[in-house]
Amino acid sequence: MEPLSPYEALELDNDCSIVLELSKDDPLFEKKMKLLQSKGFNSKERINFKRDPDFVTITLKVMLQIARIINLDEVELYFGDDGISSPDDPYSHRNELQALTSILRLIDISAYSSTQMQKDLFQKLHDAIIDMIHTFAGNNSMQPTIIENHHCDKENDLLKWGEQNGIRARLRIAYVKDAGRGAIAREDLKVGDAALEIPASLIISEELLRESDMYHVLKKIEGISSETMLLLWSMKEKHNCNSKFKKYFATLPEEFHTGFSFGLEAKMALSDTLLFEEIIQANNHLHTQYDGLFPILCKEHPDIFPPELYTWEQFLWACELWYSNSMKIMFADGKLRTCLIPIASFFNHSLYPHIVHYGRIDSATNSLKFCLSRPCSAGEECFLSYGNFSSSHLITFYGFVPKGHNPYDIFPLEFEDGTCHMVRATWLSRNNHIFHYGLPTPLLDYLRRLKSPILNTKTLGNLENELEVLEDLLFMFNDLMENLGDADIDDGIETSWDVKLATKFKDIHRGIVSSVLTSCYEGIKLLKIELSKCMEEDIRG
Ligand SMILES: C[S@@+](CC[C@H](N)C(=O)[O-])C[C@H]1O[C@@H](n2cnc3c(N)ncnc32)[C@H](O)[C@@H]1O
Repeated sequence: MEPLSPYEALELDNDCSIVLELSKDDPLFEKKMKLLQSKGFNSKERINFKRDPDFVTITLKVMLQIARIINLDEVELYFGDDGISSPDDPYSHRNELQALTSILRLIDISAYSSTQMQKDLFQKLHDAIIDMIHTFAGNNSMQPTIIENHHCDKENDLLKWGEQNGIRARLRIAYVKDAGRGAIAREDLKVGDAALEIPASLIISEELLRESDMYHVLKKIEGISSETMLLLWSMKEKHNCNSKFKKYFATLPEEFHTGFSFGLEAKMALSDTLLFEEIIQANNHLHTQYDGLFPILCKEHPDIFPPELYTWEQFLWACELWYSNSMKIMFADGKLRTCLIPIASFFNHSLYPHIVHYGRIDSATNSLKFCLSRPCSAGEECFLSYGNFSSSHLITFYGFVPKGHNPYDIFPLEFEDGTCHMVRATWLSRNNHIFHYGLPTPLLDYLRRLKSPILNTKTLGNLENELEVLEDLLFMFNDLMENLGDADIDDGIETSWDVKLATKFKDIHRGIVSSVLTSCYEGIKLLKIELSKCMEEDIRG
């Protein structure tokens, strides 16, 4: 799941200003720097505030433009400005929320150490940002159906146990349509509110492993990771009726439905797709890992590793548990650990999440807080962002496809010279004009240079070159479409969960390819119109 954003720099002076700075440690520093410069900004910008309400709005706009770029991820950066039609347009839901909340944090930190006069101004800025978050979130939300008549006795037991042991939850657990259980807000939750707070002592991490009888055996195995050791620990702990986490284990499903459990029919449906490769490779990796550990461990230490608890099926179950439910948490000692977190593991993922910043133990309270980046009303499901994952990753490791258009569903394109580019659904772009066609500029520029290295591309004199570029893309994507085959017809026969997911995946990919083809056709039409205009002008002399 997603790590915390590493940026932020604050300097406050008497004139009341905030400094937004792109961190030099940002792995995308050069690219972001270039983009900032193209918009007239530097990597470090001081924003001064005056006591004028209009100035607040204007300045926040500028701050947002900078914060958006600072918070871009690799995919957003690649597709850059292609997806936006005006400087006020957001790059993506994730980016916008992260940019807004990062400004909010900066303002709140500044207010903390300011004079009373400055505090008033910062309060105005704070309120203005909250309004912007409300407006943005209101236009971008998706709520599932909550199934109220499905009993949640085990989940309620766990919640009660948690609250008795220091967990603070402003959530209840309920079944939701097509996603198992989910976390529902018990009350209206505002931006900054902690929907859930878990004491570090209730987090399942490698610390527990060290106290167990298997640690002294496992630590002698060369190259074994702490994640694998913990996974083996959980396989046994699940059956321990004296376990501190017994109520947590009781809420876990008997079987997980991730890509690792895909049957033959679903795999066959996926053949020729990248997801097929991903699933096969991931499965092979697990088999190799299992075969390296078992049955040796059971034979040498049957009391510690009872063979009936360490079958391949149980191992696969534990892998699916850890892949689909664990979170990476930064502890107060600065170590990042993969953990299972009771109750927090009921949060489902959304492309329009409420919680984006999490994963760091608050050293003041020694607890993990899940604070909201956008409001969640009582009765609504409260969503997390698991990370910027494609549908194929989410199917393989989590077993679902999120609702909405996933901006991380991309087709990687590798060319003969080793250059890599990517394409995603062109409906995510709002720039369908000539020379753009909804397609990514880095890819178009690369293809233009391949065709004609010396021509300056964006002039009408190059229309023929441009036409060839689109025809090449058309050829490439027609091929991809053929590989995906025709859409499966719903014949009314009950389909298994894995075949349904495989079908959904192929439908998503067909949709993306089809959007690229449509954009190419539309682009070719535009170019032909321009070409005929040019020819007419030539004839007229
Ligand atoms: C951390 S758990 C979340 C709680 C889970 N729904 C449960 O009942 O235990 C992750 C799993 O929840 C499901 N899930 C999460 N987000 C989902 C979504 N947006 N749509 C469908 N299923 C989702 C997937 O099965 C995933 O592997």
